[in-house]
Amino acid sequence: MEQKENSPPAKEMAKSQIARVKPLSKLPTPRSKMPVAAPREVPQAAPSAGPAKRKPNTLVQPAAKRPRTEPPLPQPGLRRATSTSSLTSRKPGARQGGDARQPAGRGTGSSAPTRRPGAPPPAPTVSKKRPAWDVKGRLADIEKELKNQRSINEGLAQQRNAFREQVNNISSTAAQMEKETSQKQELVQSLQAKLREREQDLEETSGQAHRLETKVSRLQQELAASQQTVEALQSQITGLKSSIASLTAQQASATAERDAYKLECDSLKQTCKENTATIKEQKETIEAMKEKERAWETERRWLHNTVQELKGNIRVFCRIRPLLEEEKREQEAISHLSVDTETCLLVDKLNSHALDETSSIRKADGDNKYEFNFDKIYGPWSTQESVFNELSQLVQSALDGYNVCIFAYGQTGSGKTYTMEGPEQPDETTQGVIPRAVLQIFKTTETLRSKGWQYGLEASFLEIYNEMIQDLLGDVKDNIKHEIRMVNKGSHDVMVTNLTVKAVTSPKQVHDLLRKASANRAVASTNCNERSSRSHSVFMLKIRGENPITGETSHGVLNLVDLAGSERLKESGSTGARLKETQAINKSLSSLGNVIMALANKEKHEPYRTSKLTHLLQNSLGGNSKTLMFVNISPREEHFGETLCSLRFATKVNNCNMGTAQKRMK
Ligand SMILES: Nc1ncnc2c1ncn2[C@@H]1O[C@H](COP(=O)(O)OP(=O)(O)OP(=O)(O)O)[C@@H](O)[C@H]1O
Repeated sequence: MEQKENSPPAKEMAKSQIARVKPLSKLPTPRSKMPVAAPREVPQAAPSAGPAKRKPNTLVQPAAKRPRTEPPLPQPGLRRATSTSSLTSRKPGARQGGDARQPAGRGTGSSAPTRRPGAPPPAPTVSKKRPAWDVKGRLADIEKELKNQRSINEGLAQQRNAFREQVNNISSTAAQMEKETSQKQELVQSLQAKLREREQDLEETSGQAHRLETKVSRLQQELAASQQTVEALQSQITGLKSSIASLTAQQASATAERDAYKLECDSLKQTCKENTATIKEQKETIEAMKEKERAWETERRWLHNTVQELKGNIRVFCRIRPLLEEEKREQEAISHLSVDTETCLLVDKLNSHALDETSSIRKADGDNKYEFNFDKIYGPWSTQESVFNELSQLVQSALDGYNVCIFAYGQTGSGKTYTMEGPEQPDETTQGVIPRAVLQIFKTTETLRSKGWQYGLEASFLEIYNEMIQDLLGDVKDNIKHEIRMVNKGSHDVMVTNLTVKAVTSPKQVHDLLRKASANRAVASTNCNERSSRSHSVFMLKIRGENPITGETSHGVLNLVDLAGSERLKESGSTGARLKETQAINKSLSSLGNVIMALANKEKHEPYRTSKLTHLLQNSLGGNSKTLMFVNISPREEHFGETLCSLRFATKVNNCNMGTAQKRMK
């Protein structure tokens, strides 16, 4: 940088040197262009003597224009004289007399003034024209002239030498200056190179500076963003600090709470320890009680069965349905039937139109009233629940391992289906025996589970129509033939071939099966009510119980039967399908009566196989079973005859002693 700053003066100096040297370079070389002595003064006769006007010391004169150093030519007059004077000798330094043109004080020869080296020679004195004859004088003039010339020559030689020396000095100065100039130029070039380098450096630096500026700008943006982040983080930190403070407070409170809990926990542990001991004792007590309970359960079963036996293995409940709304228009009240006690029904003859006078029914209050006694009489006001409560003990018997058969007998429209299943759209209040029995069975199996009993239930539902079995849980369109077979030879257990048997684990499943059976019945007949009146439907529930603790097992069957209408059908008036139906119903119902009579009379052979119904119920009507018959009574006076018939049939059944039921236990 220092050099750079100093360079302009160096440049200037070099320039000035070059300027000074240049004119010298135009000078003629010392040898060929040697400065000549100032031209001598020529006589006036020589008008072309230009050099006489020139300054004697002018050195800087272009060589081409400089006069040659040869002596000036003599004037034409002189030339001739010279040529002649050359023949005459003249004494050197002899004074030319009579030369008027010679300056005053200026003498010839030694009288000539001394000149400093390089000074112009003294102007020649012009001698006075001599006459031609004065050869001697002319020679003296010539010699004088020659001497002058020689003196001039010497001065010129000195001048030339001085010039040469000066030229040499100048040349050496010029060479020196050229050398310096060259050095300076080199220096300049080097400085220029350096300058270019610096410029490049500057460019690079400015590029870097630009990049740095961009970077700085970006960094500033990042810094701004970072500052924002920092601010946000600081606000978060502030929030967190307050959270930490709150948490610390919570922790302190939690620690205090934990200490309190710890104390409580220790106390609880102690209590727990004591309780564990108590629980152990209680467990032992419970086990002992369970053991007792199991023994009581066995005892309960025995007692329950004893009670049932005392009540009779075949029981008859009579139920009188209420008058329907539409029936009330024709019959205001039920006046011909009256429930005397809960087991006694009185039928008033006066209001009857078809009283059989030959009936063996005992008349009450004289001749007009008949008295019927059954295990239970349910009047029109009785609810489904009250009816079921009485027979639920039989359902319990089925769980205890007995075969139970509950069937509804009565004329068409007397309320059999209502009693067994409920109305068409049943609810919890109106549902009939079958759904209630199922519910009880599931509830009881659940209770008995704690006593070690495990139960498996299998349901099937069939219909006997025209002495043909129809599977109500299968596909009625399949038209599969079903037969009743003995399970084992010699046993009373029967089974139906190709019958759908569904394992059920919940009341809902059973309800679904009942719905399916109802739908299948609808498909099987165009007139469902008529079909139900003329067919027997049998719901069978096989109940298998096992108690691994006591090793007891039980196999019970609950048969719930809705019989076909029992009205006396006149075969004589019937033809075709109707006749066939009538014959089938009569056959099965009379067969049922006959079997019951045979059992009551303890006959050796019971005519089970005379109908599909008795054959199917074989194992539920014998001594190994408990049977309950509902005799359903219509409240209509016009049905008095059929009512009396039903009551007579029920009385026969009720009077049967079917022996002692045997529990099927292993
Ligand atoms: N205890 C009762 N309370 C109210 N309504 C009843 C009662 N018993 C029967 N009914 C009604 O009486 C009508 C006939 O009853 P249900 O169909 O049960 O007679 P059924 O004997 O089964 O006839 P079918 O032999 O034709 O099947 C039905 O509308 C039924 O709802």
